[in-house]
Amino acid sequence: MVLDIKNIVKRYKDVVALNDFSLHMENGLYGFLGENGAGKSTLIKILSCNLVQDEGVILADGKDIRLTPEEYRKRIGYMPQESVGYPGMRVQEFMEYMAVLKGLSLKEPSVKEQILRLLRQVHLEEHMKKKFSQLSGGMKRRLLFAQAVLGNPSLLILDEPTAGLDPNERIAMRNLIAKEALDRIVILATHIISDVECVADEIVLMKKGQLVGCKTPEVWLDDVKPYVREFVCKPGEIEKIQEDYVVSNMRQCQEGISIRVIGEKFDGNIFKLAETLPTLDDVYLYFASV
Ligand SMILES: Nc1ncnc2c1ncn2[C@@H]1O[C@H](COP(=O)(O)OP(=O)(O)OP(=O)(O)O)[C@@H](O)[C@H]1O
Repeated sequence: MVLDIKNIVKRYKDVVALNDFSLHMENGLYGFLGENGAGKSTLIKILSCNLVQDEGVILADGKDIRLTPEEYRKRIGYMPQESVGYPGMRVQEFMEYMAVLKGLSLKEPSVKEQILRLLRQVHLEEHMKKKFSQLSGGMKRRLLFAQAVLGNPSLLILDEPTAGLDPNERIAMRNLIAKEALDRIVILATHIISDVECVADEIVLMKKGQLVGCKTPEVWLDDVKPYVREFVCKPGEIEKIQEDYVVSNMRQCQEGISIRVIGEKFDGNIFKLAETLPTLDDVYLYFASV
């Protein structure tokens, strides 16, 4: 799929959640990052047909999604941020129900096979008879991921897929996402930078309803290289450093405190500022601070 988001504006009364947001996407995994209120959820709700924009247009393979909503809906898979499901519904029933909602026929052996294959893939095969309310948080997230992938959508929208998962579950989810990212657009919105760092082809940075940029992780890292320094200071110097710079990390070391800072100007050089390799955390903090 080729998705063109063009000049989207969305207001909630006097709050402008999306302000002339445009983005062109082709097959690949896009990690969406942005601080609270940046507009990620609003964009995802619009892309998943749960909200309508006030201005602008979204074209899926050149067609306005508002003019052909049924056709578009059949091509998307959506995993919501909240682990919502029918408490009394069993795992297999839930998948069958979602298949029907997606217009798939349960009479087709290939649909039943797909459900089984997906449940196997997310390690829920042995829990097919369990009710939604009996699943752990991680199981619920995996089931919601499986229903999103059902029907082989061209656009897969994942809103905070790893929210609330322990590190093992998070890594498992990340691997599932990476596996399903071929030959489609995957939108992955999250606050967990390491999740996108591992799997995203492109990172989309949003701020105050606008696009800061859409670039590969390598290009983002290169962009902020001039603004990141790491050096060792004394405990008494920390307060002054915090006044002048955004501190991205601090840790004790033998010589004192190793501190990582982000800033525009390093001309005083009183602390023997040293260049260092940036991380995506630095990218995020730099663009949040300017
Ligand atoms: N239903 C609503 N009514 C009024 N304002 C809203 C509503 N939903 C979102 N907003 C506002 O719109 C802006 C964008 O919110 P949105 O939830 O899209 O951001 P976000 O990037 O997803 O944030 P978070 O990371 O906290 O989920 C914020 O200022 C938010 O307060």
